[in-house]
Amino acid sequence: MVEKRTPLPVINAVERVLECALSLGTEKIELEESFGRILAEPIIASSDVPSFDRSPYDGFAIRSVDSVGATGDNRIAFKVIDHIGAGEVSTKKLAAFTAIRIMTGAQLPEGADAVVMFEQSVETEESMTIRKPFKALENVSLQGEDLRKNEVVINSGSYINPGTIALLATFGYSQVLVAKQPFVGILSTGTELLAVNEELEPGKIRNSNGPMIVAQLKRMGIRCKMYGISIDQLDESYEVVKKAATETDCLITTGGVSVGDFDFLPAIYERLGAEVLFNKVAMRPGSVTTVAVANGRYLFGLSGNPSACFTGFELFVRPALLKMMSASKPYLPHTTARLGENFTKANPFTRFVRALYDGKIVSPAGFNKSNAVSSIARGNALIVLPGGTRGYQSGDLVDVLLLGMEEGSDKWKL
Ligand SMILES: Nc1nc2c(c(=O)[nH]1)N[C@H]1C(S)=C(S)[C@@H](COP(=O)(O)OP(=O)(O)OC[C@H]3O[C@@H](n4cnc5c(N)ncnc54)[C@H](O)[C@@H]3O)O[C@H]1N2
Ligand code: MOO
Ligand SMILES: [Mg+2]
Repeated sequence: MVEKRTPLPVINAVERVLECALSLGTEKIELEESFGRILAEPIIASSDVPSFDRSPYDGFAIRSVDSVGATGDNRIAFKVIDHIGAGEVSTKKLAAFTAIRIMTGAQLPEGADAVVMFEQSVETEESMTIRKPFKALENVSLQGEDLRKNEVVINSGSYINPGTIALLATFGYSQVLVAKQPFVGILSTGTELLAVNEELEPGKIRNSNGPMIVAQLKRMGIRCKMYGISIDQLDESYEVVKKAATETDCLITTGGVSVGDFDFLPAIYERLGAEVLFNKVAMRPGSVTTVAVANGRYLFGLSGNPSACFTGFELFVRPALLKMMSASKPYLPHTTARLGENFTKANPFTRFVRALYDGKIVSPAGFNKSNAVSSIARGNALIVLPGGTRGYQSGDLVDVLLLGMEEGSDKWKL
């Protein structure tokens, strides 16, 4: 008799997986290597930014009091007593009706509290004149206006984006404490599978899931080892899975998780003594997605069907790996959008439809069965359609999960 499996709602399944995330600890790396990693310490401002009052324009530093009463008919003249560029500090102090020629980024000279842009002045040989009064601090970039010393600027657990790199550099972090990354193994199971460079034979297909997952990991910046293809044979598959599971922090297998005569992953988990978190999720595709834990390590049994495999990775593997790195935003980023066409096929399970999102409208990306490869390539998002008895109409507001974005969300929010 075929085994009866109880489907778990997607949200519960995701949470169940994340609860089991083992932390991998931290490591110090060079700043240049840190893009895309997860910060394992807060960034604290070690100085004000900017750390001195400076000129935001090319022009003249003046004392604002000297500009009182300036008009087009009553231009006020300033004697130019020095000339500084960014990086230079004037040794002169401004006296009444003197100015210092100053370039963008240069520290404001002593006594100065306003900057006249070149465009606001008329120059003569030794002086310049202005036709309007300047307020105190007009055209001045103030010390600490961006960030204050000792402020927590970015929290631990944040994704290091190019802006984070700029901040780290600003505060002199030549090395950064980041979360260690999981080392992931990938094993494609299936007697029907051929390597990419092999010729098609009757009944066989090329292994597309393996390379796809390598790429899904790559876009998270995570390294992996390919364990190749394993035929559907219990003892043989068991040995490969066992070896791979001990060599990696997390093993992803594809195929062999359903109830077929040659679906051996359930038996392999049993032999390994792994705890199966679930083996059925109330979702389509990917309902047979199975997640187990052995010796604190994840065993992701993704479905062999390409769209189910892809979706299983994005919904379960991705957040789990991010959680292992204590990322504060492990979930896929999401939004809502109007459905671009009718989706009339009702399903009791939550549907994740590979889709194209253009910022406003989201439409299914073509052939959308669990075994589809084409719509994975054509899509950049997943439409989330809650299960039920009705279909969806063009114009309906739907939830959308965004794919391929660098930064995630702190909420599952569906
Ligand atoms: N009696 C039932 N049959 C099936 C059920 C069910 O509930 N009862 N579930 C169906 C669903 S839903 C799915 S999804 C599949 C899942 O099957 P498996 O995860 O066991 O995967 P396989 O049987 O090994 O393969 C399924 C399909 O995917 C192709 N495949 C496998 N690996 C790859 C790969 N690396 N690259 C490309 N394509 C791959 C494989 O050839 C099969 O066509 O089970 C349903 N059956
Ligand atoms: O698990 Mo299957 O992908 O629902 O089609
Ligand atoms: Mg199967």
